[in-house]
Amino acid sequence: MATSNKNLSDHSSKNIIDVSGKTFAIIVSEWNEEVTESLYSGAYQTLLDNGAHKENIIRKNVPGSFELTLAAQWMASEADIDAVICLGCVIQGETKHFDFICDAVAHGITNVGLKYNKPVIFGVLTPNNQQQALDRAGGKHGNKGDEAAITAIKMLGF
Ligand SMILES: Nc1c(NC[C@H](O)[C@H](O)[C@H](O)CO)[nH]c(=O)[nH]c1=O
Ligand SMILES: CC(=O)[C@@H](O)COP(=O)(O)O
Repeated sequence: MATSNKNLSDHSSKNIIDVSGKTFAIIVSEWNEEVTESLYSGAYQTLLDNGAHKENIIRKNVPGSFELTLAAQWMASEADIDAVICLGCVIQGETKHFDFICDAVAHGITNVGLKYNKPVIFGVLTPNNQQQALDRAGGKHGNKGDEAAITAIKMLGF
C-alpha cells in the first residue's frame, strides 16, 4: 500500500513560502474527535512553524465530515481568508453510508476550491478502522493534519 512505506508528514521544501501574511480557516469535524483533534493540532502547529500568526488561524467546528463542504464554502467566500483546511475522519461502518459521505465530501470540497479560486484542502481520513485513523493522526504514518497544512502553504506558493 502506498502509505505503508510513506510517512504522510514527509514533504519536500518546494513551494514552501512564509505565510506570515496569510489567513487560514481550519474546519474540524467533531465526529471521531480523538482523531480530528490530533489532525487539528498537527495542522495548527505546522502553520505556526511556517510563519502563520495565531490571530490569522480561524478554527470552526462542524458536526460531521459531511458538513465540511458547506462550512468550507462559508469560509472560502470570505475575502480575507486565503486558504481553507478541512479536517475530518470517516470510519467505515456496516453500511454504504461511508461511501456516500466520502464521495460527497471529496467532490464538495473540490468544487468549493474551484468556485472561489483558492486552496480548499481535503484533510479527511477515510480509514477502515480506528487504528488506521490513529496511525495517520500522529501515529506511525505521520499526521494528515501536517500534510493538509503543508498542502495549503504549497498551493499559496504556486
Ligand atoms: N460516521 C461518520 C460521520 N457521520 C455523520 C455525517 O458526517 C453527517 O454529520 C451526518 O450524516 C448528518 O449530515 N461523520 C464523520 O465525520 N465520520 C464518521 O465516521
Ligand atoms: C461512516 C458512518 O456514517 C458510520 O457511522 C455509519 O456506520 P454504519 O454504516 O454502521 O451505520
